[in-house]
Amino acid sequence: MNKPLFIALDYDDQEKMWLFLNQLKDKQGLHVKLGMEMFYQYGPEIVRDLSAKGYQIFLDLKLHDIPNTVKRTAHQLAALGVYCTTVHALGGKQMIQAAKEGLIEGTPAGKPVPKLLAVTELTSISEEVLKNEQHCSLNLADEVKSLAHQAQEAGADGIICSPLEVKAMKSEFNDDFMFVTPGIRPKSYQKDDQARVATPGQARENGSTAIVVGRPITQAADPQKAYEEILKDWSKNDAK
Ligand SMILES: O=c1ccn([C@@H]2O[C@H](COP(=O)(O)O)[C@@H](O)[C@H]2O)c(=O)[nH]1
Repeated sequence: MNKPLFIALDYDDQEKMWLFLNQLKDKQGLHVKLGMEMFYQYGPEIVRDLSAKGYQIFLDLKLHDIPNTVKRTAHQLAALGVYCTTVHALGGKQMIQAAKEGLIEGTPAGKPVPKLLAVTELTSISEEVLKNEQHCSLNLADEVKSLAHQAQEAGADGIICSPLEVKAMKSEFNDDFMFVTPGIRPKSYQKDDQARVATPGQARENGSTAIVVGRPITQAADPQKAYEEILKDWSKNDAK
């Protein structure tokens, strides 16, 4: 698989989501991210509908609870056949391990186990917020790295972080450990509520495994054009 670009389908209504998807070319195998907003409204059915149409799904529910609850929830999610899903790394190693066990136990025989990604520090968190509101004694880069190691030790397949942190820590992890990075903003696009951003090209150069892009595509006047431009910057130099 080429390095994926997940389009974040952050809509309040599935009609809008389908309208958006139907105007894109080359829909087969497209990578999409479904988050809490859609899942809490439409439930597992929306995942099955997208899956039946051939979309590769990143189900981003950011589980964060006691290990038993997370394990049982992950067990349920595994049956949906998504490509990957998320927990918060701050839930601790025992919780991440429990999520992994739930995914393995809940995956139907012969199907791939969904990849488990641990969210380190949300890309909306700045150095100031980390220090003054989360009262963290580490700087952002070190905190993300520490959470990444913790996640790997607990059995996660990868992490969510900003593209800005990837370069400095990538060499400390196995080649197949995934660095999935939201906080993607094309040059001259506004940051919105994101604090730690980079362009698709910078994410590629820094070593991101996959990128997640929402508003710069979904809110664009011409979503197909925006998608193609972002994809071009992200996949430059990829073997054809
Ligand atoms: O640290 C994180 C974790 C998840 N996200 C999600 O990615 C998309 C980004 O959307 P944009 O519109 O491109 O900002 C969104 O669904 C977030 O929930 C993140 O941004 N940061």
